[in-house]
This record gives sequence, structure tokens and C-alpha cells, in this order.
Amino acid sequence: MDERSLIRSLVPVLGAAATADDCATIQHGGEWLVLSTDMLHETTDFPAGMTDREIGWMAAAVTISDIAAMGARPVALLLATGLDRPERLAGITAGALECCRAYGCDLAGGDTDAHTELTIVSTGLGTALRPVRRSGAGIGDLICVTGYLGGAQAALSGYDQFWERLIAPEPRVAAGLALNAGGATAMMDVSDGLAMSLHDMLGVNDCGFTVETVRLPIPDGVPAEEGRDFALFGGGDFELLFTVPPERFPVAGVEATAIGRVVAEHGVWADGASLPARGYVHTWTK
Ligand SMILES: Nc1ncnc2c1ncn2[C@@H]1O[C@H](COP(=O)(O)OP(=O)(O)O)[C@@H](O)[C@H]1O
Ligand SMILES: Cc1ncc(C[n+]2csc(CCOP(=O)(O)OP(=O)(O)O)c2C)c(N)n1
Ligand SMILES: [Mg+2]
Ligand SMILES: [Mg+2]
Ligand SMILES: [Mg+2]
Repeated sequence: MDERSLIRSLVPVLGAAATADDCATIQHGGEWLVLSTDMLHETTDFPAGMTDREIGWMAAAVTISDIAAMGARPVALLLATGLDRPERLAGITAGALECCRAYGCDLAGGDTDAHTELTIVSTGLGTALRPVRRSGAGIGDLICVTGYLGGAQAALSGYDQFWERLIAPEPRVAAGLALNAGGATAMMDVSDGLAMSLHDMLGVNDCGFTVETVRLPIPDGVPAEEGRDFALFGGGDFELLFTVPPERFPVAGVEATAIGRVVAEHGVWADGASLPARGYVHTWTK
């Protein structure tokens, strides 16, 4: 069993909207509230060698990234922390606060208890006049990504120069806001890798996605073939994947690369071959 099939089983219970986007969306007055929650565990999410401060930063950053992915402005974060050792709370909180401040977000509360494995749940609230959803891709739109992809996987594979990229994600809040204003038609973050994210987008769009791997922005100094593999299938990069009509690209102030096109046929292709839905997915052996 894997995370994706388990989440799909919720659709008949909760409705498709509950699992369609990086954040839940609630209309409130003249704007929208966006809400996201993310759970991180020491063994699966915090590579050995991270300090508590870095762990706190990462816990805040992954949730702020989901808010950025809606083209929304982060407002407040709650941090619930299950601690294996009480003395870790100060460092974790300092790191989370540093990240919140960097993105204009209030660390407004949380919860604390004891747990065998350090476990952190960060829950964030943001606002947008109109959120950008994962659905909304139009045939003929460009498929684009901000920054570069595969850096976190490069670090996990021994390219130590990408360590910071792995442990200190920088959510693309300013880019998300600019892309919202600049006409992005669909958007999400690529936390689980590009291939998996394109398949997530496929699940909520009638059209399809075709990318050219030579166009992928890969980590500097990594051989091209390996870099493309990291970019397609590696997780832990918190860049934005978006679609936009060609006449609206590039979007002022956003460093992004066009990697492909939205097509009428339903599917995901790389260099003309079907791209598997492979990436960073939580699984259960029983
Ligand atoms: N246990 C759950 N109950 C309800 N919705 C869930 C649950 N787990 C995941 N979701 C929803 O499924 C979608 C996909 O989740 P996820 O892949 O974790 O998103 P992301 O990678 O952006 O954090 C999101 O809209 C999320 O809110
Ligand atoms: C041991 C380890 N492997 C990989 C990563 C990189 N990484 C950070 S978050 C993430 C994927 C996203 O995690 P998930 O819990 O699925 O968050 P979501 O996609 O729901 O936001 C990855 C691969 C890591 N931090 N630690
Ligand atoms: Mg996301
Ligand atoms: Mg998330
Ligand atoms: Mg997840």
C-alpha cells in the first residue's frame, strides 16, 4: 500500500475537493483562506546530522511551500511537536520562527507532547484573492518549473555541495504570488518529485503533460543523465510546477524554465515515452 492509493480511497468519503490541491481552500468574505498540514518524522524526513534549529526550519518551510503553491500569502503557522527529549523544543522553535519570519508568517501556536520518535506537524494558514489550483491547465500552455530540480536527491546521493538544499528548503512564496498575478493556470509544489507531481496534476485535469528532459534545470556539477533522473524522480525540492499560456511567459520577477507543453491527450510523457508515476512516496509493507 502506498500514500497515493490510500489518499484516493478518501475521495468517496470526503469528496474530490479535499484531496485536489496542496492546500484546502475556504471562501471567507471577499478572499480565500488556504490551509495545509504536514507531518514529519525524524527517521523519514530529517537526515542524520541536522541540528534541531534546521529541523524546525524544515518543518515550517514544507507547509509554507504548500501555501506558496496556491499563489497565497502565508499568515500563520501552528507547530505540534512530539518530543523524544524535552531539551529539543527550544532549537526546533527557534528554527521554525526564523523560517516564519523570513516569509512574513506568524508562529501563532502549537502543541507539545512526549513521543518515542521526534514527530512534528506543522499547520499553516494563508490568504489569496483567488488561489491557483492544480486543476486549470489549458491545452497549449507551457509547463514550467521555478529554480532547478534534483538538488535534494543529489545531496542524498552523496553530492555534499547540495546539503543545504536538502535540509533548508526555501519555499517560493514571492514566485507563487507573482505567478498568481501573472496568469499561471495550474500550480503545485514538487515536494515528491517532478514525475509524481505531473501525475498528481494529471489526476485533476482532463488534458495531458509532455516534457523534454533536455530542458530540465538540473543541479550544477552532476552528470546530465544522473541529474535528469534526480530531477524527475527525486523528492525534497520545494520548487513550483506551473502551467501558463505561452504569451504570458516569462512572468516578471520569476526565475523559471519552460520544460514542456500541455496537450489534449490524457497522460504524462517525457521525450515521447510514458513517464512513470515514480517519486518520493510513503509506503506500508503490510
Ligand atoms: N488523511 C487525510 N485526510 C484528508 N485529506 C488528506 C489526508 N491526507 C492527505 N490529504 C489531502 O490529499 C492531498 C494530497 O496530499 P499530499 O500529497 O500530502 O499534499 P502535499 O504533498 O501538497 O502536502 C492534499 O489535498 C491533502 O490535504
Ligand atoms: C531521509 C530524507 N529523505 C528525503 C528527504 C527530502 N524530503 C523532504 S520532504 C520530502 C518529500 C515530501 O514529504 P511528504 O511527507 O510527502 O510531504 P508533502 O509532499 O506531503 O508535503 C522529501 C523527499 C529528507 N528530508 N529526508
Ligand atoms: Mg504540496
Ligand atoms: Mg505538503
Ligand atoms: Mg504528503
